[in-house]
Amino acid sequence: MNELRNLRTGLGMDVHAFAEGRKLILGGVDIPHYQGLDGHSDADVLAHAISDALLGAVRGGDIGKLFPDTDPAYKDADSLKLLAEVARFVRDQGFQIIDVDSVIAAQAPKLSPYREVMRENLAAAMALPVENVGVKATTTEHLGHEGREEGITAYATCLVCRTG
Ligand SMILES: Nc1ccn([C@@H]2O[C@H](COP(=O)(O)O)[C@@H](O)[C@H]2O)c(=O)n1
Ligand SMILES: C[C@@]1(CO)OP(=O)(O)OP(=O)(O)OC[C@H]1O
Repeated sequence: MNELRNLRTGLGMDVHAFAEGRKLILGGVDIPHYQGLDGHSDADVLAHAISDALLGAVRGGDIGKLFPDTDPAYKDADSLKLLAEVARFVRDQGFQIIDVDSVIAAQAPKLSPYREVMRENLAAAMALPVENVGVKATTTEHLGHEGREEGITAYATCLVCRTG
């Protein structure tokens, strides 16, 4: 029972709007598309959702607390590097990251060709085996802001265990 008490789950979600002239970076992959996501950073909505899941699990606030979007240091920031910092923070708080799963809601482009490289990038950023990182994609059947191709939403969950 005591060991189970050391387990914590985390939930994260993030939304970024599409904008012309921006890159579409998801899970650290630069995906060819006619529009990209707007943001202060590189707007990697998947890396942000996973970062928030991890921070939630250790009650560490959220990504905006660690990396304020008013700080010029994070202008066009590589969100995989921010995720690596979050993973280090989680470990410094005395937790082991066990597993991460995620889903990207995007009407377009087709993301499944990029799934494995996204998993590899994210796993490397968190120093996790790739089998402990899940990435899925879904359309929203043309409903909502994702369905109108106005933006992309990402959701993530994680499981961590207190080690210290
Ligand atoms: N942007 C996306 C959305 C979906 N996929 C893949 O297509 C499958 C079917 O999507 P539905 O929304 O119709 O359920 C989904 O399971 C993904 O494998 C994708 O690659 N990119
Ligand atoms: C990572 C940050 C850094 O400015 O990136 P943004 O592109 O502003 O993305 P958002 O998910 O709106 O907020 C998180 C910010 O901390």
